[in-house]
Amino acid sequence: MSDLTKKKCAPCSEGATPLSRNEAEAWLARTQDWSLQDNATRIERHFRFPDFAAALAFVNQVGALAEEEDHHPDISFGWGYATVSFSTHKIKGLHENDFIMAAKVSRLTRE
Ligand SMILES: C[C@H](O)[C@H](O)[C@H]1CNC2=NC(N)=NC(=O)C2=N1
Repeated sequence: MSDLTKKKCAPCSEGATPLSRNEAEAWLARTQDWSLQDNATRIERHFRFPDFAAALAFVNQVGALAEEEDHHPDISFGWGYATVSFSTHKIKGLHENDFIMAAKVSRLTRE
C-alpha cells in the first residue's frame, strides 16, 4: 500500500464527486485511528496530550501543514486533547485529499 504521507493534496474542482461510503472506507483502511462521521462526509480523530501547551503546539503544527497543502481541517482543542476533522468543503464530502492530510497529521504524533 502506498504511503499516503508521501502524496500531496491536489486542487479539488467544484464539480468533483465526493467519495462514496465504500470508497471512503477503503481509504480509511490506509490511515490509523480515524473514523467516518456525518454519513461518511467527514473523518475525525481524537488526540490526547499531557497538557494544554502540548495540544496547542500540535494544533499549530497541523495548521502549518494545512497551509502548506492548502487543505484545511476543523479543530477543537483544550487542556490535554485535540480533535481534528477533515472534509472537503468544496464538494461537501470526502476527497483523497482528506485522507492524505489525515495520514500526515497522524505522523505528527509518531515523531
Ligand atoms: C481557495 C482554496 O484553495 C480553497 O478554498 C481550499 C482551501 N482549503 C480547503 N480545505 C478543505 N478542507 N476543503 C476545501 O474545499 C478547501 N478549499
